[in-house]
Amino acid sequence: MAKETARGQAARLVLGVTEERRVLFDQIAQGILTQLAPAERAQAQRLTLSTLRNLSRADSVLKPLLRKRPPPPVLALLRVSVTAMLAEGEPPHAVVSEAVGALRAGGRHSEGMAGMANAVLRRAGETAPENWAALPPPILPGWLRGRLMSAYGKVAVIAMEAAHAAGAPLDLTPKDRDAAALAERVGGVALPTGSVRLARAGQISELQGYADGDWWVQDAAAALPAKVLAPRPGERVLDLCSAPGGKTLQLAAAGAKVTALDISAERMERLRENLTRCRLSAEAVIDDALQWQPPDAFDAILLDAPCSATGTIRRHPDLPHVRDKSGLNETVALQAALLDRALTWLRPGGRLVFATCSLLPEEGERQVSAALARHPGLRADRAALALPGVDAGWITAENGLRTRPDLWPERGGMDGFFIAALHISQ
Ligand SMILES: C[S@@+](CC[C@H](N)C(=O)[O-])C[C@H]1O[C@@H](n2cnc3c(N)ncnc32)[C@H](O)[C@@H]1O
Repeated sequence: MAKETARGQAARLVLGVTEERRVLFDQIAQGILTQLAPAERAQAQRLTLSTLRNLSRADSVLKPLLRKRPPPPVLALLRVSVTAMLAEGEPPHAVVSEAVGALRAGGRHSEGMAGMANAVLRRAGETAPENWAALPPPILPGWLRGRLMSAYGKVAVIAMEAAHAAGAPLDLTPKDRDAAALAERVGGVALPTGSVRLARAGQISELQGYADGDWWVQDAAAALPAKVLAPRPGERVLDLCSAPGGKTLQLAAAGAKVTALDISAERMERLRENLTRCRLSAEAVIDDALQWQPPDAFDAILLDAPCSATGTIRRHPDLPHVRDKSGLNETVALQAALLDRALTWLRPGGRLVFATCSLLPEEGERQVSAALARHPGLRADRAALALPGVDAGWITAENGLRTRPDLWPERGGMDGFFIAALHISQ
């Protein structure tokens, strides 16, 4: 049997996404990369993400060179090989000979495929860097593109697609909120909203302060909901839909008495590990929020509701391939049910921050407008959104904070989120 390689496994992962519509995280969690050494595992993951972010570019290079579409596993290997050469700068000779060797080892008809791959990849490898760079980035699937066009317009959607293809830098949230000091320690840049950004990730656990729990990985936009909630020391705060716990860590670090609830035992295990590493504490509850009842009312609730996750495509380029609009109505209904239920757990005068990592208005702007219409005692607190580093243009007519991947283009973008601060009457 041929030795497993990073590129070979990347091709299997890409095939799983494009043909079987399997989420990348699930494929990796099921152990597909375990036969590789750690460095090769990292290379396979990087190459898989890069291939998915450049899929239509690789296809534009391959199409004129192919007489007919090869079988899916062969196409996946060609796409990965083209991306390795043209996007990742891997040496063409090594990429071509490995792909040819892998196909030759593949049994019946393999000789023909190997010959075809040899010819096609040699030619593909000669693509001039400026021609590769000039190819347009992949466009979003029609159901999502149409919705985003209606919400934000064509120019913004094209900018979002460029941001998706560019990927995401690594953002850290400092436990002591001293972004300037942490930026200096890890060689990053302090962002105006208080996160620290590193252009290249490398091995996260090797960064200074990881073992001591001085920071955690969290996109700059994902760090905003807890800042909008602005918990005070000693306040009773519920982090609803909390796992794996980035926002729980922020709330606990601010000195709040946090209850963190999530339905997923597996994800809550990661929340516990994060709390332990960062030497922070919170009461962890595994339960269905639609069944659970708290013993006492809360001063404040952060509801980071389950959603389409369309704001995170920069990090999860598999999403447009594995998800469609089926289930969206149910998710929107679940968000409304969670919001209505959570409001009954607030003390009079208490506050709730509603957040989703979605670009879709039905999971953000429209969800909150509908909640305000259902609950006469509820009002949106626009002032709570005016945080340091937040551009006034991100605050919407619906009194929400709307972030998008195409914001901060010169800094490397941010995830798409919608955040609203809601106050219940006394
Ligand atoms: C957007 S994620 C939360 C991310 C988390 N707040 C963080 O910052 O790390 C949404 C979470 O909602 C949880 N969830 C979905 N349905 C739920 C329910 N009925 N009750 C409680 N949690 C639920 C999922 O398990 C998932 O962890």
